[in-house]
Amino acid sequence: MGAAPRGDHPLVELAGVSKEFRTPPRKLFERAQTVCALTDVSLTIARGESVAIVGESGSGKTTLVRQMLGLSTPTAGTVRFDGVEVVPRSRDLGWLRRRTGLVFQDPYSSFNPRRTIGQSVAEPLEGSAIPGDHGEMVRAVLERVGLPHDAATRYPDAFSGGQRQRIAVARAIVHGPELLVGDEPVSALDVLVRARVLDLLAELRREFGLTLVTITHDLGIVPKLAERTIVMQGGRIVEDGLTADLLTAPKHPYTQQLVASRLRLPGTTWRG
Ligand SMILES: Nc1ncnc2c1ncn2[C@@H]1O[C@H](COP(=O)(O)OP(=O)(O)OP(=O)(O)O)[C@@H](O)[C@H]1O
Repeated sequence: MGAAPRGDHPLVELAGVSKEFRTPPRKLFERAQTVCALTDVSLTIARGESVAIVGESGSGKTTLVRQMLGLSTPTAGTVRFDGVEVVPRSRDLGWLRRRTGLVFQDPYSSFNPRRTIGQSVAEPLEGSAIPGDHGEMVRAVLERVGLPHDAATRYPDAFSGGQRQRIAVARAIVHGPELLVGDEPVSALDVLVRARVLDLLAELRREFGLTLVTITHDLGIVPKLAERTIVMQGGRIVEDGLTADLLTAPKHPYTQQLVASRLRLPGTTWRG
């Protein structure tokens, strides 16, 4: 399928990755500013793992996953997917698109209101020129994520927020990726719907051997979501470990603070 070997490599590998953004001056005598969104980040993610990425707003979570998906060029360091270097500007990344999928936060802005659900979900199949009966593949994946049988012919406004996130998941997996990345995929949903979408992700992971990387600001869902958690602060990874250990005995002061602030909220437990 892709240009990459499949073998003993970690599925995702970042080595010394930094990412700076230069923002132009907004006023006449103001200087251009440099924002260090990521500083010297190294990590590996094994095939089949589920990893949560947590940290305050602006800590670099989205920038980190954008590097993994080849959507942004690092200022320094290297990104590899299954052993093959990801070079966003210099190489065709079609192979990486076929092997990855992404679910965004907002179930309302994710879909073109003028395209049927079937058309939207088929986009990755068309984009990656995947052979086969796309209509049949779309119907099968919509059924798998629990949508009614006629969903493909309807438009996004016929569906609730939870149903739209199921559709977003369907679109992210229809082409059979190995890595599924979620950028706050359940944070716009109410608690019960959130739990069902998390269950769906766990089922899909088991069924298809997916590797999951999920950004969340909600520590309460992390135990249900991922056995490993990465904590980011100011563009750096400050803690990376088993979720159970990290939540019960956080080592870094920032993680301790996150865990303590979660525990202070009434009615919350780590069982989520
Ligand atoms: N395209 C860009 N141009 C300039 N600065 C950027 C750009 N993208 C991100 N940044 C800056 O990089 C830093 C990290 O941003 P990033 O979106 O990765 O954080 P985040 O942890 O995902 O935040 P949030 O939880 O709010 O989504 C922030 O200071 C942000 O303002």
